[in-house]
Amino acid sequence: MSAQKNPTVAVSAPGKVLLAGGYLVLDRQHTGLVFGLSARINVIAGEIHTSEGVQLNEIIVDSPQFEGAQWRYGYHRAPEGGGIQVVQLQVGEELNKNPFVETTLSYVLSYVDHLYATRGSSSSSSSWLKPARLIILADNDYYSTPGDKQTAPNARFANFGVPLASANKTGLGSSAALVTALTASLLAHYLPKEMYALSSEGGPDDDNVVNAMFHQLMIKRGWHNLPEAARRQMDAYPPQKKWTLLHQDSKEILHNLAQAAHCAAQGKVGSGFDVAAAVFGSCLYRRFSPSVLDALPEPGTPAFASDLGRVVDGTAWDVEVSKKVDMPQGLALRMCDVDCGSQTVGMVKKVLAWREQEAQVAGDIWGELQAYNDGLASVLNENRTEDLTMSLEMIRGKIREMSGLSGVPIEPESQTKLLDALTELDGVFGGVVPGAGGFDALALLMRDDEETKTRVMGCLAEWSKEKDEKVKLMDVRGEMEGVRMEELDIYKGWL
Ligand SMILES: Nc1ncnc2c1ncn2[C@@H]1O[C@H](COP(=O)(O)OP(=O)(O)O)[C@@H](O)[C@H]1O
Ligand SMILES: C[C@@](O)(CCOP(=O)(O)OP(=O)(O)O)CC(=O)O
Repeated sequence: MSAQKNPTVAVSAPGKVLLAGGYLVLDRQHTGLVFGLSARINVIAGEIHTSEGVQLNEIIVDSPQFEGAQWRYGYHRAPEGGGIQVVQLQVGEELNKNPFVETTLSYVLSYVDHLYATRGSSSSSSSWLKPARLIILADNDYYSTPGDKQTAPNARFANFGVPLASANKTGLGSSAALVTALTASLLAHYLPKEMYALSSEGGPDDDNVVNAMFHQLMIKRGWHNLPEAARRQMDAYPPQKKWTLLHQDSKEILHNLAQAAHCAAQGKVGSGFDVAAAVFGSCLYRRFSPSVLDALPEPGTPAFASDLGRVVDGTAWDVEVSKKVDMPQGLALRMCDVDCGSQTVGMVKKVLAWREQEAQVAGDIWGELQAYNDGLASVLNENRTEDLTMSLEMIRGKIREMSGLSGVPIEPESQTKLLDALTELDGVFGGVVPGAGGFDALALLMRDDEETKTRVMGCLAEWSKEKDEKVKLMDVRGEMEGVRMEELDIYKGWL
């Protein structure tokens, strides 16, 4: 296995919008209605080819749409099972850090090292880690950098012409999509199909290999303890069905590993709905208990690799992802970017502090809002467009009550007026302030046709002129699919 060439793979993961369940989703008692978005972050992972005799022990990460966006890392195996530590190498005069990239590399490489050590052959376990080059390409809607700086702004991937730190984020969840796509691309690059089933199709040609992999999965899930008849039935599944179950397990591993890396890079444990959307796409999401990640030591410290392996492969993950989420035919979820300069710092902290103080009142609102959010999920699932406007209005009413009582501008007055004006338009069913709310974004549910789009754009243009703030309809729309492998030819000119 050691002489094997690691394949060049490309993976993309979608951005997110939390249509309903902001704040509630932080609590396992409640759920969030999350949509994946058509804006994706792509990562292409390939080997580095050096001239004969030249040895380069580096992982190079490029984000070529931005200026100076290259990060180079050396790596080594830390003593006492501390996993693979990566150390950034200085390229120019300054050390330009990217904590999401660096943390993800150390987490994923340590996880892969643990897998080879426990399941690989003795030759593969020490020699699997080879130099690699990773290229990040983000769909344009993640950033609202002025068009005059961009070269080829109409290309699928624009060249933004500025450093990443000066690009204005539009709040679509770039770090979660990046961590997920990076994690998946590294797993697919370094692990053979016999150890990791990221692709939903195919699987190894040899049925015996699939059977052996499935046997491992049965042990992991405790299915081997099922009554004899049930076990036999599973053993007799056709290879394609076994592969589908292996693929689902691989997605769960990806989710767990990406959540762990994203939390570590962020330095906090949020609800994780953004990583869940990046992996699974649109879903009803119930968060994992934060205690799942409690026992993890720092990368590089003793036993990090085996502890990470135990956490990622373990059964303590109580996250629930239900795919019973749909969009009625002919409708689209669209996003508006509001460029207003108002910042709402610390909104989550303030809302939670108020909730603690006013437990009774807040508890009632949380309960009512959950019921309205569930109502919205049913309206969408059951194609009841006639109830959609009312369902969105009820949610907004409760959110305004929350805003008023907590003193936090979750749906500020300016957004109320804009949402009301948009809801009046023919073809617009309504909208919400997504996620934590505030001044900077709106999500709309509208008919997916040119006439409606023109009316919405007209209304936003008028609003922008009147209020002297820029509001625009983004190209991005809600999409069901989560992480997926991509063909390399869509990245022509960038590789
Ligand atoms: N195209 C990209 N290339 C490299 N890193 C990126 C890219 N987009 C986002 N990131 C990483 O994600 C960080 C932004 O994450 P964060 O502030 O959590 O915003 P978001 O809400 O979009 O996730 C950046 O500082 C960078 O580390
Ligand atoms: C308050 C929240 O429930 C939702 C926040 O959603 P946003 O989409 O507003 O936030 P970012 O993660 O900053 O992009 C916090 C959480 O669930 O972690």
